[in-house]
Amino acid sequence: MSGPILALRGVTKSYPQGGLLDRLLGRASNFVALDDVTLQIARGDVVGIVGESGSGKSTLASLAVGLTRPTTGEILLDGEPLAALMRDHAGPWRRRIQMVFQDSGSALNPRKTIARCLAQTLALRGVPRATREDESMALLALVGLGSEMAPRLPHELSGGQRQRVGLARALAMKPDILIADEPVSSLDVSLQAQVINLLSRLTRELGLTLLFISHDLAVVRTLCTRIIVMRKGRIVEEGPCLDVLARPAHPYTQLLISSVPKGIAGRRAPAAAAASATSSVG
Ligand SMILES: Nc1ncnc2c1ncn2[C@@H]1O[C@H](COP(=O)(O)OP(=O)(O)OP(=O)(O)O)[C@@H](O)[C@H]1O
Repeated sequence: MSGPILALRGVTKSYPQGGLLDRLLGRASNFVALDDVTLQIARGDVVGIVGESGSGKSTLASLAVGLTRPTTGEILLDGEPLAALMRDHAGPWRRRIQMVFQDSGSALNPRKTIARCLAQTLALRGVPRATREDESMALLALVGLGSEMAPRLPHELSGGQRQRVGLARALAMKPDILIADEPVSSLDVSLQAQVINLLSRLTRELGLTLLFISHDLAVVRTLCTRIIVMRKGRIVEEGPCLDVLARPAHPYTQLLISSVPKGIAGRRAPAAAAASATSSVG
């Protein structure tokens, strides 16, 4: 298919503010978290979404993944309205867009082994029981973890290993689009490096479309081909990542870049630099 894999058309998300009393007294108002956003993501794009805290990055992600619905506007997955696709709760759209969070590892069931957790996800995708174990091992290998992790419980893994299991679980659904919301911000620099390198490798090898939400412009510069800059629920600038970071047109992008210590032009993410020295993956 040649059109955008994901498109937002005039998407606004507002949340009611104030309590019942405010509403009864007609004083309630709406807070606009995402304001008339139009956006197209091409298949295979690796898009960094940046912006200050509260600018609407996670709201955009949760709309795209179907966790929340837009107040107005339309989201299209391969040209089909997500709202229509979502009527089929178990439909393939669920599989096609997966999300990893800041601490996806903490979402793992503490009482289930890694093998069991992956097997359950594979079952959701309809993988026959007989091949689930092999596929679980292949997924662990894909994210740079050995089969010795399989019988362990989540608390028996490091934070970085858990985050990679979270990623393996998302990949178990064979998604077309992966949305990563601050996936490395809870990890130390060398673990960040491993997960960033892993994401970089996976997008290349699996042809994944990646939306990568981050506060770290250096990491975005290292990983992403496109960048979207958000402020107060709006996209203020977008374009090829290196171009935008080298020649930001919008004053807000200029401000974001100038607020990074020593500037980021020409600098690789510390994570990527550390990875060259330490990485076992990527
Ligand atoms: N369920 C909700 N109800 C009310 N307001 C919300 C809700 N979810 C988000 N918001 C508000 O919408 C705005 C955008 O939030 P969002 O989480 O998308 O920002 P963000 O750019 O991801 O921020 P951060 O970088 O801090 O994660 C914020 O002001 C937030 O308080």
